[in-house]
Amino acid sequence: MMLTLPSPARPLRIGTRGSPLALWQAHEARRCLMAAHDLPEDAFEIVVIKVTGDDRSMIAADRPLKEIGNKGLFTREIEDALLAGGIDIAVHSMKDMPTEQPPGLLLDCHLARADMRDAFLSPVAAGLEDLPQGAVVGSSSLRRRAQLALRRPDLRLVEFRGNVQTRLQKLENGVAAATFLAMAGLTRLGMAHVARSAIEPEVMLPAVAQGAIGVERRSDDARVAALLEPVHDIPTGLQLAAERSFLAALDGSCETPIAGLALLEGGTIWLRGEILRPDGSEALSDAIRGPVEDGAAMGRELAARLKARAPQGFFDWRG
Ligand SMILES: NCc1[nH]cc(CCC(=O)O)c1CC(=O)O
Repeated sequence: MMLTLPSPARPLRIGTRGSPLALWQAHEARRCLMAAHDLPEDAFEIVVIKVTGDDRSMIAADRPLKEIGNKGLFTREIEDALLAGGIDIAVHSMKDMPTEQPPGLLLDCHLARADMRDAFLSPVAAGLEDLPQGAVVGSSSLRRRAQLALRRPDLRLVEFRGNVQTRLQKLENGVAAATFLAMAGLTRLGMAHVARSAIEPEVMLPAVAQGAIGVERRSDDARVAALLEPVHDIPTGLQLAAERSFLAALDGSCETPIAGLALLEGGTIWLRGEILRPDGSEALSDAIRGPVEDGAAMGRELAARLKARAPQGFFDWRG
């Protein structure tokens, strides 16, 4: 098939949210596509789509996100624009993406994954282990809150949201002694230096797909499929297949206390998973190794093993 490339006269429209991180990621997808097809910048148009989750007037800043919307809060409007043909592709943080896409859409193109670790931010401590007894920690991530409560039951957790600047200001003002963000997001915003340290997966297993960017398209758009093919990073795709199948088998999302990380070791995938009670009173974790092409089956198997060990009521956080 002859591939009709986008041009300044007929640019490929890239849909994204308007946050600084989302915009950076949309520009990164454009850079990858420009390089892969030797195209100028104006062969692509970045289309900012305002989504419900971005509208501060609709969301009280102190309300946990998990109470506000269901899965896909930040992505549904972008997917609607993609389905309606207003944009040609949509760029997302894979961590925020539901494990299943709406009929008619595919999310099988992944840019090379960045640092998947969580970052530790604090004016008073160099790492989690240095935090004084009883310190206040800010986070709105159910996973991070549960992992912290499990490891440091003495800490006091408070809701913490907003952009990086808002959070740093809160730390500065003493609202909390520490908070956590994804290393990938900080690095992309040129702010890796505000992290006091990166937390190793052995200490806090990251969210499924953390640090990975996905490019979504219409399933029937063969031209866009061909355009995206050279920018897909195969190792990232293999990691995400394992991690997202683990999350899907647990009926999880980015708003559930579940962590998972797949690493490639030669021809093998090493998949680790953790599920927690939201209050951190209990956690179950396990790991599995298998051939790289078996990621999806391994994710399901790891989920089944953890489910089999889970006591009655362990999954009560599932609404
Ligand atoms: N849910 C918010 C979100 N979605 C993706 C990232 C960071 C970038 C990434 O993980 O790819 C973040 C912020 C954070 O957790 O610090």
